[in-house]
Amino acid sequence: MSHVLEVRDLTYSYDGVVNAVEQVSFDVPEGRIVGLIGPNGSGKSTLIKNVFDLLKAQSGRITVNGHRHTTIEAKRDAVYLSSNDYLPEFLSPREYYTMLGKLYGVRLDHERARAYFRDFSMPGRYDDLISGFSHGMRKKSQLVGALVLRRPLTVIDETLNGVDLEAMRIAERELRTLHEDGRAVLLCSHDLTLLERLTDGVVFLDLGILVLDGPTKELVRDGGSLESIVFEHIESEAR
Ligand SMILES: Nc1ncnc2c1ncn2[C@@H]1O[C@H](COP(=O)(O)OP(=O)(O)OP(=O)(O)O)[C@@H](O)[C@H]1O
Repeated sequence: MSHVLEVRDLTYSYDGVVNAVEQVSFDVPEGRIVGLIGPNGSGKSTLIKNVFDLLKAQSGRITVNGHRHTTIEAKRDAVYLSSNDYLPEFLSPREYYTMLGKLYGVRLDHERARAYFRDFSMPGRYDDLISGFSHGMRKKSQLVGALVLRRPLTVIDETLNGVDLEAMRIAERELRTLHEDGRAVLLCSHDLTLLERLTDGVVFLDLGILVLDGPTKELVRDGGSLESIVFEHIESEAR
């Protein structure tokens, strides 16, 4: 099985003194959803920003579909849903997705995107300016962008926080279709029950260090739940 994302010995420090991410290695294989978990400040967003070349690691190696993460090929194969809800205010979703399609060099399927807007209870908003969208609507618009782009790698940094239950159910269903299509997803979330349902594997960071990397089913079978695994680690003396 090939790895869509490979992270090897990644170390990143904001100030050159304390490492926010230290010697982290893990893979996201094709057709797999991997959860990225860890307490606040454990380095999850820092790691993701390094994957997307938004921060320059001091050492380590990252590849996307075999391409160094700094190359145009790697950037074309991956889409990043950030934890904030920043979107171009004075574009409509149609215009925004057209722009994304041009950036990625793919023909954007607007019919599919419009169908997602209906599914996500936003019918009739496809040509409205994003400036008038609520927080949850922006989150859903970000997600629709990733679902229509269908890149080999989708990285989601807490993007699903703030969407309503119905949208969450649909998001879950659609993320499953991504991985059924053989695409890889790295899903960073504090919703551990969602990750238990949806992920094939889990990567657990604490204080910038990888403390656990394994198949979700086995971790849950042995540890009871992801929640108990996290608490056990945080309360352990080894920390
Ligand atoms: N721009 C920055 N400048 C300096 N330090 C930063 C910056 N961003 C994050 N850090 C520090 O890096 C460490 C890791 O932060 P990061 O945001 O990666 O954690 P996280 O696991 O994503 O947290 P959360 O769950 O709260 O989103 C923390 O100690 C944080 O204070």
